[in-house]
Amino acid sequence: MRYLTAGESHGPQLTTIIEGVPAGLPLTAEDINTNLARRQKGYGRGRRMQIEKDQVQIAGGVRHGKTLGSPIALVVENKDWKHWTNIMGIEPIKEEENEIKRQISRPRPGHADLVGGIKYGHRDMRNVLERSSARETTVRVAAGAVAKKILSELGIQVVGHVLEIGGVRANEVSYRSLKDLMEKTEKSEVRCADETVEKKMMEVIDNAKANGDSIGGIVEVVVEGVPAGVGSYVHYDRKLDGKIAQAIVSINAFKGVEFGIGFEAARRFGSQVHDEIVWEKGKGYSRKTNRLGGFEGGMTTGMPIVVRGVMKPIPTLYKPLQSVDIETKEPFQASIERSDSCAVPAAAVVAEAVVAWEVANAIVEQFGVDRMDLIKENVERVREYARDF
Ligand SMILES: Cc1cc2nc3c(=O)[nH]c(=O)nc-3n(C[C@H](O)[C@H](O)[C@H](O)COP(=O)(O)O)c2cc1C
Ligand SMILES: C=C(O[C@@H]1CC(C(=O)O)=C[C@@H](OP(=O)(O)O)[C@H]1O)C(=O)O
Repeated sequence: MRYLTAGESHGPQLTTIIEGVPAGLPLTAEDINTNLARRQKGYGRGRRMQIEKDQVQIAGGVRHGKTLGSPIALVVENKDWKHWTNIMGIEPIKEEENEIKRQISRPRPGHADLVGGIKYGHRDMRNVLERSSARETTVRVAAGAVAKKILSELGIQVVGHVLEIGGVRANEVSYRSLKDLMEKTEKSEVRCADETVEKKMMEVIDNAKANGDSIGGIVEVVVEGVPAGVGSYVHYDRKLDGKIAQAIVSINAFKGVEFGIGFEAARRFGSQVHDEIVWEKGKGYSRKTNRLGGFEGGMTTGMPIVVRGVMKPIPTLYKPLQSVDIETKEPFQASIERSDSCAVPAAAVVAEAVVAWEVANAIVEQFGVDRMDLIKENVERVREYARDF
């Protein structure tokens, strides 16, 4: 499967076309909208989220609630567009009107403005920020919602949640099951399962905001029910952990990724890292621990996939950092209209979506048929085989 996205942050709409989704998958706008709404929530967001109410229009590939096997086209309208029709017009403009189009010549440190401007020759850096904006993650979540539907048909669940904000860390065993994790994070304003740290996380965000600053954190995605052997060790670009790592770091503002105990593995002996193998009649193989986060040799082990990503603080700050006006070459102190102070809770939903996409894609590729019912049969057969291997 593959998908492309198009659309600017303050343009008329965001679009994705998803190709290769098997036929016969139950899919409704509601399945996608619930995920879009989850992405919009979360403490620390700016005023833009009060303007938008993301709703998908399915514009192709689905009939009577089931996928057809043809490309799926999804569209999400930008409600803010009506305030930007002048600045974001599609038609060419007359030279004398140029001034009212509010050129951006002051790049923000940490955002894509300056480098994107140099790369594409955009002296009006609005041409960069419109597309580098994380508004685009809306349709990545829409594509991820389709992936999640495929996974749920196969008994595979995916949940993204917040582990840390600004140094305040959740207790990692604060949930009993994936269902419990999902319910707890849905109730939490910061999408964190540990109620004891929720208020502290909100305080950290409040403080950052009060100081005109921003704050980042760590999100975790857990996937349960994936059969052993998804992905492959035979070639670098078929390793599923590698694909997931790329997907996580592709999220705006994400700077690092780890699986299981991750970077902590550098400080432990092998006997305290590798997960011992056990076998039980009827259940098959499992591991006593899951420190490697569900991967060996680029393949799933059958244990839960546990992957984390670190999000840097939002670059647009009310407290200005030094930068240079590209027209005058003079230093300036930036002033801004609006921004998120913290988007880690929203990013947990984006991370969930991109991980779901990679896992679903690997499964569809591996159990490669065009029909959902046959994929289900194939996955079941492989699960059975693995149990008694
Ligand atoms: C959900 C979400 C919301 C974001 N909101 C903002 C924002 O309001 N202001 C901002 O400057 N950056 C925001 N960012 C981060 C920027 O999009 C990101 O830093 C920028 O695209 C540059 O990419 P890089 O940080 O990966 O280098 C957000 C990121 C995510 C995932
Ligand atoms: C619009 C979204 O996030 C935006 C991501 C973003 C950025 O620079 O990444 C900047 C802000 O845009 P604006 O300047 O219009 O407020 C965020 O609101 C969204 O998540 O849907």
